[in-house]
Amino acid sequence: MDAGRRGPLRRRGMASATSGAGRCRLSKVGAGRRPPPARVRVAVRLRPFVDGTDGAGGPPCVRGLDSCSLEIANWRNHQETLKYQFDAFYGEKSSQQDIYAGSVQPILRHLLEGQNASVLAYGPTGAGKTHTMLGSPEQPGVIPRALMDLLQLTREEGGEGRPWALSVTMSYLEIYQEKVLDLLDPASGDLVIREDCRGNILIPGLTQKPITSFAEFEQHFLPASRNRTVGATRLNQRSSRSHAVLLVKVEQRERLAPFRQREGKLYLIDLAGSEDNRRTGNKGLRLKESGAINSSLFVLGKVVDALNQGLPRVPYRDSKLTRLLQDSLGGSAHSILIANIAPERRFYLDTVSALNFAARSKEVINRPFTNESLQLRVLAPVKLSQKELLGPSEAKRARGPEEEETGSPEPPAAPASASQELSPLQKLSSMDPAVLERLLSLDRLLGSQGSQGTHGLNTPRRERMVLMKTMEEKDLEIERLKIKQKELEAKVLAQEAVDPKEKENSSPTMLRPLARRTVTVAKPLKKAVVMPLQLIQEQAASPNAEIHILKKKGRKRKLESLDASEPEEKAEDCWELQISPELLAHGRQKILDLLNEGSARDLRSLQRIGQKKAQLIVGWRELHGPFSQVEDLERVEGISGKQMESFLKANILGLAASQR
Ligand SMILES: Nc1ncnc2c1ncn2[C@@H]1O[C@H](COP(=O)(O)OP(=O)(O)OP(=O)(O)O)[C@@H](O)[C@H]1O
Repeated sequence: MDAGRRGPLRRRGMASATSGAGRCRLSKVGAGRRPPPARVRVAVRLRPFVDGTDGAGGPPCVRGLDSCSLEIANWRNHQETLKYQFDAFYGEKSSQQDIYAGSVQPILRHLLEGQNASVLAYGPTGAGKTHTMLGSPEQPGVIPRALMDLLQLTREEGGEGRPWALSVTMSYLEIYQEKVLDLLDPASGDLVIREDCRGNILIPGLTQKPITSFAEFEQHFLPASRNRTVGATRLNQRSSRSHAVLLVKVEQRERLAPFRQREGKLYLIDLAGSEDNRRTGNKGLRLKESGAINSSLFVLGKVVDALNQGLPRVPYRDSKLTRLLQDSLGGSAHSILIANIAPERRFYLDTVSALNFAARSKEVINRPFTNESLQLRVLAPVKLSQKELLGPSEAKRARGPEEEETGSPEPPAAPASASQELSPLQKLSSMDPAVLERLLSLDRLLGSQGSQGTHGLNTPRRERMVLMKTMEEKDLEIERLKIKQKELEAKVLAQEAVDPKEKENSSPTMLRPLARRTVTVAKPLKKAVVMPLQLIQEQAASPNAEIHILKKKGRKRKLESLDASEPEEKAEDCWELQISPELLAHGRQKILDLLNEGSARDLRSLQRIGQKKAQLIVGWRELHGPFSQVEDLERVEGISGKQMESFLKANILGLAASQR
C-alpha cells in the first residue's frame, strides 16, 4: 500500500510584485522572469535508538527501503506495511553531513539569487529535531554547517572586484505560547508579525545583527540559544517548549549602475515537537505549553491541507507559526521539510502522523521569486513636466496637430525636467525598474540573436531617448500612477478615520473631495492622482489639505483597473508603513486597553464597532479572559480577519491623525 502519494502539482503563489508606499515603491525587477514553482522538498530522518536499550524493547517499527522510501507496520492490518516515498530518506546510520549535503546545502545558492529559502525540522517530541538542526560540538547540525558555508560563499561572491557587495545579518526568535520573543533581546516582549505590500513577512522591532564571520555568528547565537525555553518531559529531558526560528538575511548591492539590490532570506526552523499528553504526563505549565505547541502544529496541518486542496482561504493567520511561515509554505521560498521520526514502538502513532504530515507537505508548491529592486535613491522625487502630468494621450492633444505630425522624438529643450538633466548613465539608473528590465532583456535578446549596433543600451543617445520615451509613456506613467494612487488613498483613509461625521458637517470646501469621491469611473480616477510627488508631500504635511482622490467605494473595481493581479490585502497592508513605529505601538496598546477594560458602551467609541460587535467582544472577554493582542479580535465569533484588519487600520490611522 503506497501511502506516499505523488499528488498533482497545484499552483500556489502569494507573493506578487507590487508597488506601494515607502520602500514598497521599489518594484521587483525579477518579477517578469520568475523562476518556475518549486515543490516543498521533504526528507525523513530516522534517529537511532537513544534509550541505551538499542532495540531491546523490540525491533524498530520503521524500516528504510532505499534512499527515498521507507515502510512502517500498518496498525489496521498487521499483515501489511505502509510505504512512503519522499525526496530523501536518511536511516539511523546517516550522519549530520549526509543530511546537510543531501538536502540543505543545495538550496543555499538561491539566497545569492535574491530568493528565500527555509529549512523546517518537524516531528514528534524526542525524535531528533534539535539534534538535526543544532547538533552538538562533536556533531554539528544544519544551522552551524549552513552558516559556515553561507558566510564563506558571501565572502567569495562579495569580494573586491566582484559586481555585488554582500552583507549578512541574523535574527533569532522563538514562538512560545503564541508569543513571538526575540532571543537576541529577550527583554523586548511579544513582537508583532506583519506583512508588507510585497508579501514579505516582517517583524518590526526584531533585532538584526550583522555577521561577517562564523565566530561572530556564534558570539550572538550561543548565548541566545540558552534563552530558548526548554523543559523536561517524560519523553525528552531537554524538550523544546517553543518553535525556534533563525533568520539569516543576505543583502546584495550592485557596485555599478543600475545599482540593483537583492535580498534573500533563510529561515532555519526547529519546530517544537507534537506531544501526546497521555504519554508525556504533562501537567500545569507543561500542559499549557503543550496545548500551544499542538494547536499551532494543528494549524500548520490545516495550512498544508488548504494549500493542497487549493482552497481560497489558507488559515495562515490562525497561529503565529503559520503566519511567520507564510512565505515559506505556499509562498516564495525554496523549502525543505525534514521530518524526524523515532524507531521505538512507543512512538508508533506519532511516527505515522508525522509521516502523513510529511507526505501531505510534499504536494505544496511554492513560487520562489527574485527579490530584486533598485536603490531607493534612484527613485528620488522627480519633478514631472506639464506633459508628463497630462499623460501620453492628453500630451498628444495638448501638442496640437502640427507638432503631432512633425513630432520630434527628442525631449523638449525647455523647461528641463529633473530627469532630463541627468547624464545618460544617471538617466538609466533613475528609470523605472520595469522599463529598465525590459531594456535589459531587449538588449540580451538582440545580443543572443547576434544583432549588431542596435543593442538597447548601446544605441546612440538620441535613439535611446526615443526608445525610453516610448516605453516611459506606456510603463513609467502607469507605475507612477499606481504608487501615487496608493499614497493618496492611504492619506484619504487617514483623513476619513479622523471622524466621518465631521466630514459630513464640514464646510463646502471640505465637501468637494467627498462629492468627487462618489465618482467611481476608472479613468478620471487615474487622472486625479497624476501629481508631482512634491505636491503630494506638501499635502501630507498639511493634514487639512484637500486631497483629490476618489472614494474607496468600488475599491475592488478600482484596484482591478490598476493591476488585476495585485492582491487587495497587500495594498491594504502598506498603511502601517506611514506611521512611526512608536505611534503604531502606542495606538495598538490604547486599543488593546480599551478592548480589555472598556464597557460595551466604551467599545462603541472605537471605529467600526457597533452595538452588536461591542456585545460580542464583551461576551468573548468574559468567556476567554483578556485579549493578549488586538489581532485576537478575529477569534471573536462574528468578526472576520478582514474586519479585524480594517478595524485596526481605521482606529490606528484615526489616532495617528488626531495626534498630528
Ligand atoms: N541522529 C541522532 N543520533 C544520535 N542521537 C540523536 C539523534 N537524534 C536525536 N538524538 C538524541 O535524542 C535525544 C532527543 O533528541 P532531540 O532533543 O533533538 O529531539 P527533539 O525532536 O528536538 O525533541 P523536542 O521536540 O522535545 O525538543 C537527544 O538526546 C539527542 O541527542
